[in-house]
Amino acid sequence: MSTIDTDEDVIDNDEPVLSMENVSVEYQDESLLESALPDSLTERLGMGEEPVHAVDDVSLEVGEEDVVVLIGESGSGKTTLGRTAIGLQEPTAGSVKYRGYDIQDVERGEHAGEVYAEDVRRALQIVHQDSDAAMNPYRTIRSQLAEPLKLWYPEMDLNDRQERIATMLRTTGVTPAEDYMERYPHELSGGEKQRVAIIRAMLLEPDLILADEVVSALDVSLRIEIMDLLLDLQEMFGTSYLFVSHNLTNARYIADKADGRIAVMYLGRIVEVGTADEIINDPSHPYTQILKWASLPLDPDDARKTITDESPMMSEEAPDPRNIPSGCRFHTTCPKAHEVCTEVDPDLIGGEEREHRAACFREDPSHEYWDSESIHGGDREIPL
Ligand SMILES: Nc1ncnc2c1ncn2[C@@H]1O[C@H](COP(=O)(O)OP(=O)(O)OP(=O)(O)O)[C@@H](O)[C@H]1O
Repeated sequence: MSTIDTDEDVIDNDEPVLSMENVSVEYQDESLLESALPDSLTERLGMGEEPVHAVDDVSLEVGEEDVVVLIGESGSGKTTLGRTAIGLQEPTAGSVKYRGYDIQDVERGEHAGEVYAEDVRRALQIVHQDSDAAMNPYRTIRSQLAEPLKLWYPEMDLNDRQERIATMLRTTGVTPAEDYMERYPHELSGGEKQRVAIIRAMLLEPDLILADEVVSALDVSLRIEIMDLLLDLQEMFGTSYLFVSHNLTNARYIADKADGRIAVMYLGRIVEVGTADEIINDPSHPYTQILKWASLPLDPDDARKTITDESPMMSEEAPDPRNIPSGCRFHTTCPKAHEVCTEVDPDLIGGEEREHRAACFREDPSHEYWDSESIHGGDREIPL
């Protein structure tokens, strides 16, 4: 299909679509700050003013037509990192650049004449898990899809707009398009609504879409359909995706098909990054290994994990993002933690930006880790 003539390629350079450097995001509990409770009482209740360290010193690049999947358990910081990547959340430290321009600087108008906040906002779109929340129940699909086009391309006439919407609906399998355009959200199934949400973001031909748990609420068969749709659209429009998921099977599917990467998050930090094959078939970090252990068998005929397998985690307690453990933040749970892990915080080890890397001393055969005592009286195996 033809694409919108945006003549918006104001930024034509070789810089990555997104580059995040040493990004941290902390949330201060506003309710606590505004609370009328005296300090002595909040302290006694254990309600200190320690902020939530949602994202901590993360660096990551997303290139042209790239797919990066952020995976990790609930609260690991995936959504916060994603929102920070597209400028919806200001980082507490570090920088997020869109094609070499710091997004927050652009927001403040510091690159006026070269790039404007509107360019960046159009270029970096989001699709949420909850398509209902993103839709107005009282307006037809036609009207909801026309809205962003009117906003971003005011010069586009009514016919062009209608044609654009109908073509996009047809292309994405929402047919008969004319029929769907007159429907209201409640007349659509969950999968159809998610398609419409994706179309709405894609109509603006963004450079990158943050797809935040977009398939999590759908049945398994629909999940594949929607991920395939994203991949088809990527081919047509050259879009990059930052795909957030807590599900290793989905992460593997989309990263594998798109030749992308998976970044595993734990307590605000990327602890391992690599291709789908590296992360699923050869995970290096004990946390990734445990994630794999805890996932359903990827192949139903390959049920290697049995209910008799003992949990390899040394603690079942949920980690506290207000109180990050010293050293390696995973050491309290890690079955392979040594003394040094309680003291020193490991960086990603293993190579350059796009290579398989893990934040674990075990990646370095000459690290003092190997001479340091296990904190559990010996390393425990993780059954995979
Ligand atoms: N607006 C906020 N104010 C305070 N704390 C927040 C806020 N948003 C997120 N958090 C906290 O930051 C941490 C990271 O949350 P985030 O939603 O980014 O994680 P996630 O991995 O996306 O989890 P989930 O899959 O449950 O959405 C969590 O401890 C969460 O409670």
